[in-house]
Amino acid sequence: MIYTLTLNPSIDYIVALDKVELGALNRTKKEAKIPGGKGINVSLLLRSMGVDSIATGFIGGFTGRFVKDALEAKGVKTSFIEVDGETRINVKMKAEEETEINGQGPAISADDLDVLKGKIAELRSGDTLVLAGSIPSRMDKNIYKELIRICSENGTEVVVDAEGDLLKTVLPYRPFLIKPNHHELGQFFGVDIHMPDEALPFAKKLVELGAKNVIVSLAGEGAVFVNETMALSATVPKGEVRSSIGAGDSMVAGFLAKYLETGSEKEAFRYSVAAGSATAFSIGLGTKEKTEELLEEVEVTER
Ligand SMILES: Nc1ncnc2c1ncn2[C@@H]1O[C@H](COP(=O)(O)OP(=O)(O)OP(=O)(O)O)[C@@H](O)[C@H]1O
Ligand SMILES: O=P(O)(O)OC[C@@]1(O)O[C@H](CO)[C@@H](O)[C@@H]1O
Repeated sequence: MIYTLTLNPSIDYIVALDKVELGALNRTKKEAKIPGGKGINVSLLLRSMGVDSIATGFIGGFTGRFVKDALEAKGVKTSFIEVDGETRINVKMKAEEETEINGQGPAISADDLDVLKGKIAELRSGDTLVLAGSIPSRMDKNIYKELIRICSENGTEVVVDAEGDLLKTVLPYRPFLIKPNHHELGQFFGVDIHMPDEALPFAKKLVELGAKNVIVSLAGEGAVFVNETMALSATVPKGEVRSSIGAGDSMVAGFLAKYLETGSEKEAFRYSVAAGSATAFSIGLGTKEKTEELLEEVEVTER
């Protein structure tokens, strides 16, 4: 079974406006409230691709109930830990530019964390845990490392989609997949990366440091994939980017869904890029249908 962990879920409150005027009353043209958080997005996308997963993490209050109910209504199984306080609301403003204001989320007690560690300790060989999203500011920064250590003991594969410092701590535990974007890869190595050719040597270094499979996304410039036996680059489909929120999560879900089906990293990488663009070209998350429409436009080359 695939488990997705979102330490700090959200309601994503998406508002569309022609223009945002700071210091004035702005009114929305369109709005939507959807369950959010990176692991949760991976679960939603996996479901749309016909793959079951269990979404876990911490939820609280009426906002937390909304997240749980909305996921279950879409057929995603959940196993959340209920905490005091309320799940955050993240505001996503789409005007001339995309602006995001992410909340802090509730405090998580040491007892809540122990419950989470207990759940992760029950996973087994054959299970996959997706660790995605930031660690809440008030939480121990070593939590991912601790969870991945537990997984390495029980034989669970781990996928990590997290920023620089977090990545550093998990690489020695040989994660199955990591997916930094080019900014995160650049920050990790202290360099500027703009194009796939510049990303390839650094993606290879991440494999040397322990990652089994690495995808680096470079937004509209393409993506690269590296593991111990192959290096690939991909073009991305052309289209109008309507909202890139969740595009990275879609790549993780797309890779896992296709890899489970075919066992081919190359096919999985291609599908992953199409899934990322399907979301980038949609308001909200993309769908399986949109992903498959775009698949033909993704050209994968061996490097
Ligand atoms: N301009 C674009 N044209 C086509 N596809 C795009 C574009 N921008 C993003 N995408 C798709 O989304 C994927 C992920 O984009 P990006 O590199 O911005 O990842 P990310 O920063 O992890 O995303 P996010 O944090 O917004 O979820 C790309 O690999 C591509 O498939
Ligand atoms: O604050 P974090 O955990 O870094 O990111 C959370 C978030 O911005 O990421 C998702 C898109 O990837 C959204 O659904 C959600 O609001």
